[in-house]
Amino acid sequence: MARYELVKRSVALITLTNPPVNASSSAVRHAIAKSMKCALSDPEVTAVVICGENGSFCGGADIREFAGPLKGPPLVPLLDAIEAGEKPVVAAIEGVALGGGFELALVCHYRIAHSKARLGFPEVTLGILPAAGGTQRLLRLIGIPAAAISLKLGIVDQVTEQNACEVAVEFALRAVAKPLLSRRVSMLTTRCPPDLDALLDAVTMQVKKKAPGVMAPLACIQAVRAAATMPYYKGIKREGELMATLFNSGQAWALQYCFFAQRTAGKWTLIRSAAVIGLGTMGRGIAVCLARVGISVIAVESEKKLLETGRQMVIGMLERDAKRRGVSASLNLFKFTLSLHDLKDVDLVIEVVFEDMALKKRVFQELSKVCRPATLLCTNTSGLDVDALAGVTDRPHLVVGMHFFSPAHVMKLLEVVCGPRSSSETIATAMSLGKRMGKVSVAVGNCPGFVRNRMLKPYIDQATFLLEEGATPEQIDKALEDFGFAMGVFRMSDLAGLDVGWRVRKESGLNGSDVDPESPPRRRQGRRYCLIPDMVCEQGRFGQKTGGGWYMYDKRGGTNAKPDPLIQNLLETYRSKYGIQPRNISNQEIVERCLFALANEGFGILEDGMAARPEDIDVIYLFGYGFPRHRGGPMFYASMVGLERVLKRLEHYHQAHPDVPHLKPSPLLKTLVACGIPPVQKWREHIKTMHSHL
Ligand SMILES: CCCCCCCC/C=C\C=C\CC(=O)SCCNC(=O)CCNC(=O)[C@H](O)C(C)(C)COP(=O)(O)OP(=O)(O)OC[C@H]1O[C@@H](n2cnc3c(N)ncnc32)[C@H](O)[C@@H]1OP(=O)(O)O
Repeated sequence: MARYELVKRSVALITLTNPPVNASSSAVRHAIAKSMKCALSDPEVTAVVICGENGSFCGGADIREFAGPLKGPPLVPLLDAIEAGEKPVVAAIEGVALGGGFELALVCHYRIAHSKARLGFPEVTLGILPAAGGTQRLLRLIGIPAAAISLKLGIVDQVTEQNACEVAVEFALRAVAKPLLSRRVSMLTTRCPPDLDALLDAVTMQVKKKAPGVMAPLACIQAVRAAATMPYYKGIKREGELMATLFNSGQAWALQYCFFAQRTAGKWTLIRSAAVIGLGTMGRGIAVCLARVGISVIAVESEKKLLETGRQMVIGMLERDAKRRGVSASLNLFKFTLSLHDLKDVDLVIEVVFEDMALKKRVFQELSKVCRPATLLCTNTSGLDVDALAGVTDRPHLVVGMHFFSPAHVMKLLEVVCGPRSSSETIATAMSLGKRMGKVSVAVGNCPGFVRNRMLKPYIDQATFLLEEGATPEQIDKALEDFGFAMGVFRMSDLAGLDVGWRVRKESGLNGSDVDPESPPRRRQGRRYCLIPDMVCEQGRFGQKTGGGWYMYDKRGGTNAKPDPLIQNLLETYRSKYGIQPRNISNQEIVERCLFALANEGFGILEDGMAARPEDIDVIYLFGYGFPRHRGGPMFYASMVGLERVLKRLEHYHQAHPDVPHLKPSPLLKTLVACGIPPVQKWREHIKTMHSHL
């Protein structure tokens, strides 16, 4: 876990060895303590260098150990002892020095960093804070406020392009004769601005606005205040108290769960050339994603004018993207064409034509004829049957869905839709291409709406039913935003555009000329149906893009949502037409009905085998719908609320609304409650027996 050796006769070199990122597990801490004892007691040793194996100094505490009882030497006394030692200790930082790894570097008397090293405290993203003196030492080293690069701030003593460990050993030999007192960061006084209180109050306000309800950033501000106003020994005690509160909080569990869920979902592991058919908004975004990672792209359109518009838009996007990233635009990777025959040699095709099954089938039939037999054929459909498309090709095993979300070059989520005939290699290739493009790729089954959109339906339905019953869009949005969503359901729908759902509802016979004239009011296809979204669309209100939707906006494309008296009137007229007596609806009911209906559909999806594990669903919602990360995703949230309570509340709401099948508790939810409510990571064991499509 740490190698100890003597180099240059008098320098003790301690190398942390805990792949993949040399996290400070209990065994690593134990090995550091033992090695330091050796180095400090050996008269031959005049200085110590600490480095990490395989180009990584230390990725911080070993997060995998947080779930169990804390073992091994505690970090604070270990780090204090290194700083207090009488021999100079130099940190040789390559790769990352994060969290506890950065804290280890801060107790060293000198820090040598490679120019590409990354130093920082990402603990806040795990729901905790640096609690081994990190907040107290960093502030003493750089003062408040501080915002500049490490060398200017004085965090590191030398930046090098060479091997940081070799440079550090030479540095250590020169440091032997120098006094150590001023090198002990905990002994320094924090430099503070005169208006410290006002500054911290302003930062607190900003944090509360940006991350409402999230505890860790606020605790960090309190730790900063302690570093500024207290001596080190008191400051570190305060840091520890703050950590104790955070460490055992549901938010920390949720955020740590998200860290691993994100990596678990991405565990899928060659595409040099690709084609994108259709250069609308989605097609252009997908083409940019491919080119960004060095894949040559043939972009196809059906008409000269559309091709030229697409070409100009793609070039503009590429140039802006390259400028932002400080690289040159990869225009040479593109070829624009009107002919599918140009695709004969590509490795993979992504079809992004209009959402029309007949049109897509024609494209897939044509691709089958022109592309070489090994070319993967992918569709970006957001809901059509991937297997029906596979069925018209000569290679159904090479057909897979790659469902990007708009705007495709920005949104992180990619649903890889596995048809029943998609081969494992095809799925793995699509997953790995997603990862290469920087997407969080999740394999999902081939069912209407796949996972994200299938779950969104009951969530949105509940919101519109609540409108019928007496709530307003702003009240529902406020309740969901207080829960942690950046945008409530109606603001989000206005942003996405209301016309898409309207078209889907028409195509499914839920409104328009296909509706059975015998349907009772507010019922379609045997279940409750809210007509309000269709009425909003009938007025040409499609959301932000038309300057009005559930809210009004100052202009087309405006983002400043204001409550609209027109919507208020529409709701009142609707309720009186259908004899609905509006009632006061609590925020609790809003959150429960929307969120429990969402999670309930998630249980259904697991049961149907359309998602392999609850983590996948949570990751889809974290990256595809802005689910508040500190809540862990809809499935984890349900587990935190308690499955028994979720079940009871769903039963209660279903009893009150028997014509809403989405509120009927899913059999899997009942099974999990009946078998003792296992933790979310174990649900999969109870799903195994069911039929998986993945
Ligand atoms: C009652 C009061 C109790 C108080 C108790 C206090 C006890 C705790 C004491 C001290 C606490 C200190 C705080 C910390 O140090 S918390 C950890 C802070 N560090 C981080 O947050 C870093 C997290 N990791 C990353 O950001 C990235 O992984 C990075 C290191 C930048 C590498 O990124 P990348 O190259 O993209 O690779 P991956 O993210 O895919 O990671 C590769 C694999 O490494 C695993 N990993 C990464 N970091 C850790 C870690 N800190 N611990 C354990 N494992 C880690 C990651 O899971 C990947 O594994 P795999 O591929 O097998 O899934």
